[in-house]
Amino acid sequence: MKISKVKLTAVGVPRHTGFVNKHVIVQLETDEGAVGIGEMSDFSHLPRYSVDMKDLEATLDSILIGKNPFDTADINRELDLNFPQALYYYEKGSFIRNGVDTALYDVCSKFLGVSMSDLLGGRQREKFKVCYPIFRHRFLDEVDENIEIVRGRLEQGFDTFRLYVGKNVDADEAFLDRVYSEFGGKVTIKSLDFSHLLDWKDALRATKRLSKYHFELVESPAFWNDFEGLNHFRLQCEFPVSEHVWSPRQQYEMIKKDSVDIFNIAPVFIGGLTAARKAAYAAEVAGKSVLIGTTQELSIGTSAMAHFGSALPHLNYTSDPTGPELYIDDIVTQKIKYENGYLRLPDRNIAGIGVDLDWNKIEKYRVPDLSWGDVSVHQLQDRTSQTRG
Ligand SMILES: O=C(O)C(=O)C[C@@H](O)[C@H](O)C(=O)O
Ligand SMILES: [Mg+2]
Ligand SMILES: [Mg+2]
Repeated sequence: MKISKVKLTAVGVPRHTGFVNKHVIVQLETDEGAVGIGEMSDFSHLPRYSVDMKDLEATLDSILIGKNPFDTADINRELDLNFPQALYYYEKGSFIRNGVDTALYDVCSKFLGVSMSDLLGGRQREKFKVCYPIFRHRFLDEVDENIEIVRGRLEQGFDTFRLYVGKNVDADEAFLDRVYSEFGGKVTIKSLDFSHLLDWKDALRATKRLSKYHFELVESPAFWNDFEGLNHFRLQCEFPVSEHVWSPRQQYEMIKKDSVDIFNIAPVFIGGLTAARKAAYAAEVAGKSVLIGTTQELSIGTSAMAHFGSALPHLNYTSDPTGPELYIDDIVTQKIKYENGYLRLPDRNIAGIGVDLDWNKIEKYRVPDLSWGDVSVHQLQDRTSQTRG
């Protein structure tokens, strides 16, 4: 089988917060007629440059046309040369590699007539626990609306949440106080996520202040790539520490400096399922746990993570993929399913990734390019359309 054409389609899908995220749908056509789909998820992250879609499609055509999609190792090597690893969380080259790599696994598993998970180590589980994100408070009066989100999501079966913290610790504290006084043991706070906003000492002070409330772990409590800072925090904090993995070199440094207890692995940030599996193996060798992170993908990207997570032996903490619940709509005929706060894998009898494109929805949300419009840094950091200064 050989790849015959790469097709890219950009879509802009709003979240319930009003923030519009731009994603790129990948189609890999082959000479056998099978078509693989993937998702270059959420380009709407800093830094504010954008990728030219026509140029990207031509570049991927030149790399991929004529290649056998089963040659995932060789294709990933070529993609790395063209969209190199970077010591940066939101490196757009990683999103690009991820969309293509996912489509490789989809077209190969479709060609073989098996579920994608069969090419990713099989299934240890048909579902895994996820948590719903509560985005960062900047003002005390945002607590009410976030408590309302918890109330509504709890009714839908999501009983676990993660809280972005660090901009207004008074509001963080007020929110946690309200959660435990109103919902008691019915709600679990999985993590405080500092998103690399504070240095490790400030994050430690805030964590100690908030530790009178129960939570399970702390994420990103140091500046970008501050491997020593993460280790200092970790040795002085009673809670497990997680950090996103955005490159093999970064993960190597975190292993060498014993920076974390948990690697947060999302294919979008490490550049694909192939790279994510390597990161998961490295974590296993280092005796660390993993959880599956997210950039808040649509159903294609989320389904790929469900297949990826189904085989991991050390998936010891609640994971994060809830994108299809955050967007007002999706671009597939049947959204990936959640059940009582668990992300469910597609039926194993379905070949491939397990979701299909809905071209009516794609046309509805199609955008001509990945240009930015007039979003502010605050909106980009806290994923909201709020314009309060
Ligand atoms: O755990 C995180 O950090 C995130 O989820 C980052 C978010 O910004 C995510 O990428 C999003 O778009 O909500
Ligand atoms: Mg995080
Ligand atoms: Mg994102």
